[in-house]
Amino acid sequence: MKGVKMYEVVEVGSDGIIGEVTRIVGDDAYIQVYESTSGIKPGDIVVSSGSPLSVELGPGLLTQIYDGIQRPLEVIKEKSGSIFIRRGIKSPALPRNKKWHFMPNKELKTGDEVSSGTVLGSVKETELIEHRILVPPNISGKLTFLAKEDDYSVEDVIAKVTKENEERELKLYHNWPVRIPRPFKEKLEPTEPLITGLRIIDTFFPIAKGGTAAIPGGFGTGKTVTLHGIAQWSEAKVVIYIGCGERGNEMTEVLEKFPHYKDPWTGRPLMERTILIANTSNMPVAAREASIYVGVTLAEYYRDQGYDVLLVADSTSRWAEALREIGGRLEEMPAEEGYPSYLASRLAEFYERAGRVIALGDPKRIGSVTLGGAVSPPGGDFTEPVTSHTRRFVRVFWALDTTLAYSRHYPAINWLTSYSAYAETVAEWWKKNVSPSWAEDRQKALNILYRENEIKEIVRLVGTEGLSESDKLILFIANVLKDGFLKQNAFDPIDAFSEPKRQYKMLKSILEVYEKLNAIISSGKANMSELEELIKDDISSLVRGRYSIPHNKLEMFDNIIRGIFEKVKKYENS
Ligand SMILES: Nc1ncnc2c1ncn2[C@@H]1O[C@H](COP(=O)(O)OP(=O)(O)OP(=O)(O)O)[C@@H](O)[C@H]1O
Repeated sequence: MKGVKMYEVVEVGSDGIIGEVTRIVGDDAYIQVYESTSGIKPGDIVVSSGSPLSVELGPGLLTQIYDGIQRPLEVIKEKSGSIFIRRGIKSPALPRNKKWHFMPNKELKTGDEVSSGTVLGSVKETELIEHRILVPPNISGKLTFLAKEDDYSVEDVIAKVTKENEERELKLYHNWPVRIPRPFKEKLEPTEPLITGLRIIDTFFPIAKGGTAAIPGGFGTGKTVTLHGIAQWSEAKVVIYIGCGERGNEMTEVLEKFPHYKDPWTGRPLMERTILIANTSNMPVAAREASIYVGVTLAEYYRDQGYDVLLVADSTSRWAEALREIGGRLEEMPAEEGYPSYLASRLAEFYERAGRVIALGDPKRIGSVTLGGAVSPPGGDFTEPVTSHTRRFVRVFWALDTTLAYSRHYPAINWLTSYSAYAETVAEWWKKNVSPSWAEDRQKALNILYRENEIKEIVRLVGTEGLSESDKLILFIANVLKDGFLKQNAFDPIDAFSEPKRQYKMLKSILEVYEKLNAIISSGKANMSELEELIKDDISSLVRGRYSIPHNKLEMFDNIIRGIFEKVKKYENS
């Protein structure tokens, strides 16, 4: 195939099966097709498209369910006339017959100079999202035409830009190659937390807008439930969920559940701010490999419009397996556990596309892409290549723990092995918006959990005999923290989501109990067993508070604490 370039998209055989050039040796091109290869034979014609794998970016993306190469599954199903996708089937990613009400940017007039990212106008894509129509990257010049307010399809020309006598017609959509990151003006420090509503995440191991996180865990430890929770409850404006190589029935669950979820911030259907990309384990591996890039390109596109976008991928291990399979077919030299030697650089390339940025063009917009990937290490072994390389490129690590999951402590995120490099950068936000002592209190609570672990080690070696009263207090409070704060039932209407103020109130209440009891036992006026007996009912109300105290009744936590203080007063005064 003379003249063909790497990653160019081609059509193979009479069915026009889509594929991608993955290797070129002299005149020979190696093609990886996105569909089943059966029936392809020597002599079949291969037609090059002249461009790399690209996605369509424009209104109509939200609410869609795509396969790994941005084919809308609903349309494909209709065209196939069955639940099985016919090979070679093609369909534009964005609906062509739908009209969008375009409002031109009032600040612009013909004759103005425009450049990449200039906002030409907007359309209401869904009730939740105002879709900003931008001058695509790499285009600039004089605006010679801007369409008036009216209804247009994505193929209608809504603007014309002239540069050096060359006129470019702009539509409501444009194409962008998925393997090339979209340009932006400036990268910003990720200082704002992306609130997820999960207490162990937001309070202890926060993720920042524009940050990167991995959630590794063995079989059935809660990766999917946690990612669903984050996708559903996080305050991101747009969510992209990639079901990458998961079992068909798991993906069916996603496809069934998501359309019923409500956006917690507005009560509107969650799909109005969501795009699903489904590529199950029985779909071709090449499309699975592509799905990650397709997803992150869609995310960057909404970031450029000035939105906070969250992309979750379940699971990056299956994506890495696709790389391994493709590498194997190309007879590349395998590295660790058969993965190709470029596994690490591919993972880095993916996670590098996260970030909070100032977008190109006027008016000024700040947007972010936050990336979260599940990792499924075989046997829960975190030293295997995908987990260990991922760890190098992400700044948050939510380590799921099989023992916690077995004891039904959910989310099973282990507080001893997880970490977040954003805890310090987001502290200012918590200080300003929630409490000046957030960072200090967070550390106090973590110290209690760390100390509990040390004490448990000692107990394992020498038993409970020699434990001091203050050690017993630590064990007691650590349990309250675990049962009343860290555990969070994803299926309980109250407990599933905690807003920042509620999280802090719960944490502070537990710490206040700790400090009060600590003062009493340090003075020697009571021992832990007396105190525990005295306040056991109040403590169980405090623990139950996570699902029994409504979101608008936070003062009930104060009432419980007042009750406890009242009971232990006698030890203070005596
Ligand atoms: N936060 C939670 N609250 C309540 N139950 C949970 C929670 N997280 C996980 N579970 C329970 O654990 C089960 C397994 O979770 P999940 O399917 O998310 O695991 P997984 O790690 O994605 O599994 P796999 O390895 O099969 O992909 C769920 O069906 C649910 O019963």
